[in-house]
Amino acid sequence: MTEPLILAVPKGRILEEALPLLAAVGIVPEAAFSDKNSRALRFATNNPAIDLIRVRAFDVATFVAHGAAHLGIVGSDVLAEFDYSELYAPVDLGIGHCRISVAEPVALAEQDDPRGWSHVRVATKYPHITRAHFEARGVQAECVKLNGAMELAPVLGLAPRIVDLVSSGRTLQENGLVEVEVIAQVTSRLIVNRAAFKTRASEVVPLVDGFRKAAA
Ligand SMILES: Nc1ncnc2c1ncn2[C@@H]1O[C@H](COP(=O)(O)OP(=O)(O)OP(=O)(O)O)[C@@H](O)[C@H]1O
Ligand SMILES: O=P(O)(O)OC[C@H]1O[C@H](OP(=O)(O)OP(=O)(O)O)[C@H](O)[C@@H]1O
Repeated sequence: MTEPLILAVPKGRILEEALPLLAAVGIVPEAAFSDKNSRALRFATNNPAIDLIRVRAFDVATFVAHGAAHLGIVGSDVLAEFDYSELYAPVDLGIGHCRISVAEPVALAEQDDPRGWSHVRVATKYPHITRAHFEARGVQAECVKLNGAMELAPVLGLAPRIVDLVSSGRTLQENGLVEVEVIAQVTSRLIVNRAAFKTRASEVVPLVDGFRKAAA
């Protein structure tokens, strides 16, 4: 029997929005998937031809790019940060809406002129996106890599500016920061390993079509 297709889903906030989409394409994970006490990471579904794995958002792209998972659901922020050529992202799922932005303390923003920047020091989980954004207009970005709580960096003197995801703007506001530039809008995408798209086309293509219809 052919091995099941493996679909990688992120653990965090995208998961809640992704579950109804999975149900709409006919994928319902086994009960252990929603059991907070379960330590399992791979799950069967109602479809014996599809298994789910639950991993960190950034790792979804890595599993799928290397062919360890065949498909995945991931934010376009993660795709832009890695720029994996082995990934095909055929469907915008219309979930996980946010944006990736440059922010700085209110007091700095009041007397700051972004046109005058030649070098910036930035705390971020996204060094590649950050450097590319600033390089495009001739500004050199020195990045301090963090994995969360970027908003603490300016007040504690780690870096005067941050590049992070913004949705409601509440996290920035509660930490005395303001958004000064939007780098890109973000939504979650269905991703497919390019080799799997060819070698398992008879299973993958109908699934991609199902997600396209469910997201429309
Ligand atoms: N505030 C937000 N609103 C909407 N979508 C968001 C928001 N923050 C993050 N996302 C989306 O969810 C994805 C995962 O977010 P995030 O990295 O914050 O989750 P996490 O659970 O903290 O991840 P991890 O613990 O693996 O680092 C992001 O890549 C992005 O696409
Ligand atoms: O504009 P807002 O609606 O406040 O959302 C923005 C926050 O959401 C994300 O963090 P998340 O809540 O996923 O926490 P973490 O990445 O720090 O775990 C992001 O890193 C911001 O901190």
